[in-house]
Amino acid sequence: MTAPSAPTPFATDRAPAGEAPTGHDGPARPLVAHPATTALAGTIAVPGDKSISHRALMFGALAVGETVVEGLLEGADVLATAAAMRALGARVERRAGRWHVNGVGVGGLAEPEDVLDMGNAGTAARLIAGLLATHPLTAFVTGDASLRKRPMGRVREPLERFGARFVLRHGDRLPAAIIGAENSVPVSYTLPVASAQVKSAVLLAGLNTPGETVVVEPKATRDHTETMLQAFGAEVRVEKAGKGRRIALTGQPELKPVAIAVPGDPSSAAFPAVAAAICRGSQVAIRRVGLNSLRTGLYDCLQEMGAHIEITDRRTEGGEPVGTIHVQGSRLKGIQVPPERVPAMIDEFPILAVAAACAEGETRITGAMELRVKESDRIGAMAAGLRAAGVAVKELPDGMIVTGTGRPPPGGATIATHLDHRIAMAFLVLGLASAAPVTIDDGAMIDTSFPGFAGLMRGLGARIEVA
Ligand SMILES: O=C(O)C1=C[C@@H](OP(=O)(O)O)[C@@H](O)[C@H](O)C1
Ligand SMILES: C=C(OP(=O)(O)O)C(=O)O
Repeated sequence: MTAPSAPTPFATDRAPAGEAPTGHDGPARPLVAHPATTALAGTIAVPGDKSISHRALMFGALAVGETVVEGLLEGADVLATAAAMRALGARVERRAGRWHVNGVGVGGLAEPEDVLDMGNAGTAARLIAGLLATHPLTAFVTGDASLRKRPMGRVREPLERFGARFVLRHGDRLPAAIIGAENSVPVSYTLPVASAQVKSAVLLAGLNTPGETVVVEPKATRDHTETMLQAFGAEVRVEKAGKGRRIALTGQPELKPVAIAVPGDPSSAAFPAVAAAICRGSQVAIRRVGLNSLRTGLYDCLQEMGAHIEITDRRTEGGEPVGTIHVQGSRLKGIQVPPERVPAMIDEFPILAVAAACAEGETRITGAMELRVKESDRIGAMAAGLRAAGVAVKELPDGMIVTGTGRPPPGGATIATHLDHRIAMAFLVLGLASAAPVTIDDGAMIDTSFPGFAGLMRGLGARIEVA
């Protein structure tokens, strides 16, 4: 079922190529995408933003009173956060399509009786580690086969400075035991990697710490933690610092509940957007997509590649810019992705590589080393999959060079997705624009971030079926 992938000289400690997925219950769910014989057309909405959904549940769980969330992403990653917040003492309920969170107040989280299983969700695991680090409790955290391979030392290191203790497996991997500090001390921390998860873990630990917690980020990353905490009533000051930012949080605020309308996820919208751009004659509109400039690097790249993209109905909802993205089938050309844009499109590289495979000329991605420690080694997984589908690709330590011919890639391969939802969706989109169908070994992980993906794409005219 799983296509053998070429060995990579930059291989990390991922499962060996060809190993069956083991990160979800039940058998693998192979899917196949057939070359589009008609243009994709229609107006759609994608599910709610994953980053904002995790935070809405976590901050609601720390507020005093009831937070109501509309448009929450009901994907497996966010449902794992909901379950964890319940296990920590908050009341989290879905009623009439809305999520109601009754919080316990900052400092009020209870010791969970059982292991917190964060499934496939790196964001949930790292942000919750921040919360646990400054509550006087002991908690055990684990995840699926993918999450158990991802580095947790990046949060252990700053969180121990607050006074927390961590026991992790070799290489700072989950499962972890986290013993929260009884009397935490504030921390000033400069991020060694551009990571909104690490920034957020430190700020969340700072919430239940007296005094001022400071995070300096050398490159600006998504700022949902800062803007949402401000909306919940915390004192968070953000200043420019060189090319990045300095964020200072005053600890032990009383968080007040808010009503949250979660915008559509620009990282999910990226898949139908690229599908429209690479399938000739297509006209697709995606409504109410979040357009925070720290998230929209992919759309800048697509425009530079020559994609016809227009944004209408721009407005601000709940502190976040949103709008309708219109994409037309376009002739694309290769580009050089500016490395400084990487944080603003960190999850979009798999689908950018697919756009590059359909473009004419060379697309060069550098400065994206972080892709090697996502749900899979996304550089290795994309390079192997594109090669299997007949696309010329050169793997770099921190990126790749994809060379397209401007004609449909050959396709006709079965792709190993390595428990990675974005690899799975990216290759299904490639199949729509290839000469022969593209099969993925397992589509089950798509539900982590984009439940209903295949159905939504079928509604636009795509042929994506059970293989
Ligand atoms: O903070 C967040 O919500 C996220 C931050 C990013 O991770 P890093 O912080 O590891 O870059 C991103 O890849 C992830 O999907 C969501
Ligand atoms: C990297 C991602 O998520 P996480 O780190 O939360 O698993 C992603 O959704 O692409």
